[in-house]
Amino acid sequence: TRFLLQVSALHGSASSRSLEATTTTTTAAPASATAPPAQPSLSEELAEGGRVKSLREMPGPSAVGNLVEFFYRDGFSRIHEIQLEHSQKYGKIFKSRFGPQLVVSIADRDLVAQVLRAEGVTPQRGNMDSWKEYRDLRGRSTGLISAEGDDWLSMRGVLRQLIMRPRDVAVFSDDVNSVVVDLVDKVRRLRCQQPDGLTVLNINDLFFKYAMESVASILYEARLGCLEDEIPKMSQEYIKALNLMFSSFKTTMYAGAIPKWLRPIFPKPWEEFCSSWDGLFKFSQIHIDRKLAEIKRKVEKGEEVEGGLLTHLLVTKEMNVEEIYANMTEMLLAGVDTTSFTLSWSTYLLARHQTVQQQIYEEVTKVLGGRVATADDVPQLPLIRGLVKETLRLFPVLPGNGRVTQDDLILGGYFIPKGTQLALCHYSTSMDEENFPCAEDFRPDRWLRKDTSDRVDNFGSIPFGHGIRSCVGRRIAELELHLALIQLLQKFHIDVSPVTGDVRAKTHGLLCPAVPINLRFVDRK
Ligand code: HEM
Repeated sequence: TRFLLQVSALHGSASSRSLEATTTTTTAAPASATAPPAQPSLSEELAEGGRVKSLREMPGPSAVGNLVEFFYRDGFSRIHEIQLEHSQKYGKIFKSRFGPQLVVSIADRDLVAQVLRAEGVTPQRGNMDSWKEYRDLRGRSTGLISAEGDDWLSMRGVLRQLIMRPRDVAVFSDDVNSVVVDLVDKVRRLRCQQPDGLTVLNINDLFFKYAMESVASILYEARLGCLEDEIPKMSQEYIKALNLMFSSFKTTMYAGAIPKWLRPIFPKPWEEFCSSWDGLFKFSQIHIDRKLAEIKRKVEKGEEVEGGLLTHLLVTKEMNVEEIYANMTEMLLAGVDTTSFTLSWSTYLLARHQTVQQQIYEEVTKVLGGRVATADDVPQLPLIRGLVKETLRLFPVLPGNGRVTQDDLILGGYFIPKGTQLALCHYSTSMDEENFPCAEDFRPDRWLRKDTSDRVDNFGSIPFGHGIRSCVGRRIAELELHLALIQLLQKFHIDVSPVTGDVRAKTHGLLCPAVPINLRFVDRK
């Protein structure tokens, strides 16, 4: 989700919560966690004689300190660490200034819960002006990520019905599994190229191709050829546009370094931003138009039209074609790096923790033998689910998220006026010992439920967000992750290559490996 470089703020109501409660709050909490206590209301807080403090009284780093941290000491690649440092220094709620923008950071599970539980009907993450500007310039629609208000609500309503429950996406098991077969083949071909015949260099490069291929097989109902030795030209061009987007984001959007009035003097970042969006939209449009033409041909011949997500959207016309272009473009953008980084971290963690790998392998073998799994098998594999949850706790691809408050509220004793940008510090809460004892340790079994009474809402680790504006692709991502990890474990014993040391995380929009991860894939007997 290179898109999330921009993400930073939010807000929300009870009606919206109930709308998606069944699909978005199903993250199992670790057995050791406790439910966040109900938050006091404004009147309760005042009745208790507690004085509500103003934003002016809130601690936080100085504007100059932030400038030095981010621009001089390259804080952009250490956002997760700065989050931790600042929360340790200033407390669980603190303010920061980035130029004219004031941001209130929340690094406390219960306060995060308070914010997300109070969301209205159309929560807002942050300022998406540049995304909207591009779309207005080219006469394009917004998609779920860039849309706000009623436009967002109606598109979300459509997609929510189609892909937000595990059973909705279970039908894609065969499509995803056929991509996993190609992934396994590719591992075998790549390792042959190394002197030891076992090592795959820079594993994320491979998982990027897997993630793109598998999400596209769902979104476009088409194969792109990313796992072939010769990637088709059109897919290569898409990857180029994605990379351009990634590199130009840092200057244009995230850093906010190029305000609009400076564009005539420094035109390149904005031009690159537009040209990468042109590339991304073009790619989606080609695939969607192709499908549309196929449907029309079938209808003309009087044949039955069958298909998946895209066919459904095109046939039912619940969204117009421009909205379909925009949503497919934004979902593909959101669905590639997120999934590939998570797979890189999962396999790296398995390679570093052989006992855990053995434990999960035994579970897979016991339940499946050598059989290929489908989505229906996943509930019987709690350690595979725990592996993904624990990976995303230790390495939340989105270490922080944002909301713009849509009402005045009291948070942690401070008065937060409507329209304030909040930063939800998910990395800090994931690493908080109070939420996760021995937080540094990799323990997928902490997610096993001992019995149903252990099942509590937990806001300490919410890698897909929570509530009505949470990740719409969560179930698709989980399907791709679970099915790939199961087959990789069935086929290979995964080990760290001697040329890979301790890999740390850095932020480059998302939380990603700071150096290439090289792993050895040894055939299981
Ligand atoms: C490991 C994989 C993924 C992670 C960790 C992840 C995480 C997130 C997070 C944290 C958000 C923001 C939620 C919020 O503001 O509360 C988000 C939004 C979103 N994600 Fe994902 N995501 C992943 C994969 C995907 C995939 C595969 C797709 C598409 C198929 C996708 C599509 C989206 C979209 C469209 C949004 C915006 C939703 C809206 O504003 O209504 N994501 N994701």
